[in-house]
Amino acid sequence: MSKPTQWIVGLNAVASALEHDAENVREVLLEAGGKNPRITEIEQEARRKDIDVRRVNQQALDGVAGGVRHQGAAARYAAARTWDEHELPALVEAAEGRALLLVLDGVQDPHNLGACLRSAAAAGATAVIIPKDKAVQINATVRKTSAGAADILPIFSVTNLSRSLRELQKLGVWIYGLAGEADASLYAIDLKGNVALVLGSEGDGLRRLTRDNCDQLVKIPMPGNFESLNVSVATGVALFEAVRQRSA
Ligand SMILES: C[S@@+](CC[C@H](N)C(=O)[O-])C[C@H]1O[C@@H](n2cnc3c(N)ncnc32)[C@H](O)[C@@H]1O
Repeated sequence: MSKPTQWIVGLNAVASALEHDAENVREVLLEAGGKNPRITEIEQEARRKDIDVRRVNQQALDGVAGGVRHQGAAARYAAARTWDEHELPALVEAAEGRALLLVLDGVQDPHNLGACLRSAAAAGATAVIIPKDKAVQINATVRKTSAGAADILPIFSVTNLSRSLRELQKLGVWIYGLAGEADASLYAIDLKGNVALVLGSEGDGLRRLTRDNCDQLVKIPMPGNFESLNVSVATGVALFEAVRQRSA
């Protein structure tokens, strides 16, 4: 049976799908007369990989993009693999004591989630965990904002986040909750081993149960004494502190 397909849109998302997962790209639509040189590059790459590519008018692209800004490029993509919670332990074990997990406790804004996924992919994160309820899921806007990261990262949408955190602890993962009011600084902790970085939602931050299941709460010091960072910015800072420590 052939896999279900969906449209992914945007220059980065289409280029990334062609680069990382061309065998799941079924066809590419590009804007006729589009002047952006990246459109020509995408066209050449698709042809090189023997993928059906067509030049179409803007209305045709608007039609498949469903309101998401497409920048003159769309690809029909066989939906990325979905991950089952039971596969998480094997991924942690395969990381041999250096798993780096990003846990997002109820992010609402698809642009924020996409930006977090982009940072997670760039940081070489092992996996991303999000709750199934009361949180944005992977949709077209998330895919586009993630610049293709949503299609290459293992993403687990779990029914009970607190239970997942406890299971990670049993696997030897140290759970750090990011909270602006914490006493400990992110820069004072050891992020070299199996680590999960847990970030809260835009409005409410970390839920109480999630906090309770963290081994430690840490803050990103803000000399500007401002209320908080955007969740995707905090995600980037935290992930790349782990990357820095691991490459030192
Ligand atoms: C926009 S903030 C949420 C602010 C929310 N009003 C609160 O009380 O937490 C979203 C998430 O980003 C992370 N975050 C933002 N600024 C941070 C900081 N200075 N230190 C640690 N985490 C931070 C936290 O995980 C937070 O839950």
